[in-house]
Amino acid sequence: MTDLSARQDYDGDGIDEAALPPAPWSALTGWLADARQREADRGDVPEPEALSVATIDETGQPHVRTVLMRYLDTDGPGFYTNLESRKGLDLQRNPAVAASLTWQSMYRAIRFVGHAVPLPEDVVTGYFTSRPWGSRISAWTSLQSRPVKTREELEATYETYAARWPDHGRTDDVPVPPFWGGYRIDCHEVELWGGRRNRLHDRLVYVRAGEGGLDTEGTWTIERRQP
Ligand SMILES: Cc1cc2nc3c(=O)[nH]c(=O)nc-3n(C[C@H](O)[C@H](O)[C@H](O)COP(=O)(O)O)c2cc1C
Repeated sequence: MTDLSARQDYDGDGIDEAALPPAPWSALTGWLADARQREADRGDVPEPEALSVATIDETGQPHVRTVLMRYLDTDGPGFYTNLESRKGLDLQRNPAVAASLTWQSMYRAIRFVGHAVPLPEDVVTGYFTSRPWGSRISAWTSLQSRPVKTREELEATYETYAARWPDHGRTDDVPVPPFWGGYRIDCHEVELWGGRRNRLHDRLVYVRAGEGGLDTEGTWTIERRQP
């Protein structure tokens, strides 16, 4: 059996419960800013926006994969993807979704639980047109999650789209694929996890108690959960 016994104690600062804001927004954006700053200073938080996203398929089988959190507003964190991918089809049938950001070197993680809501077309277009030309061509190329016989086949398809919509350095060089879009997570829960010594970690969970955004006071209760 592979030896997996190496241990590291998590010597984080934990979470100062008394300093937590009444709604998760400023804690969430503060932690994200900390992660970005740490990556800039020390280079040990690569892709701080890497978001693990779990969905459930029609048989009840969960699927998890990493995407980039490329949307963050008071109505939830979000990401962009192929709407006909595994995750896209799962979310069309069942919007239940869970996601997490993990910043291992900082002994911090944030978990989101909620349901997925499609991002509006203008938001999707705004993001798509900000992407590099090659990524926009790849969005057309990839029938994400479906089988392809060879790498060569994929590259040939890429070349076909590249020839159809050459790079003129403009944001509208490549149209937005009709099968491409984004989702935000309308959160029921937002958990802040802080790793501490002896595995006696801190978990403070914002639980939705009413209507409102991630920044709305009175919408959230805060619950400490056992580690
Ligand atoms: C760091 C990282 C970032 C990624 N970002 C995205 C993304 O923003 N959108 C996306 O659709 N896939 C992204 N992927 C690929 C997904 O992990 C996954 O392979 C793909 O979306 C297909 O997932 P599905 O078949 O479960 O739908 C990323 C992968 C990694 C490792």
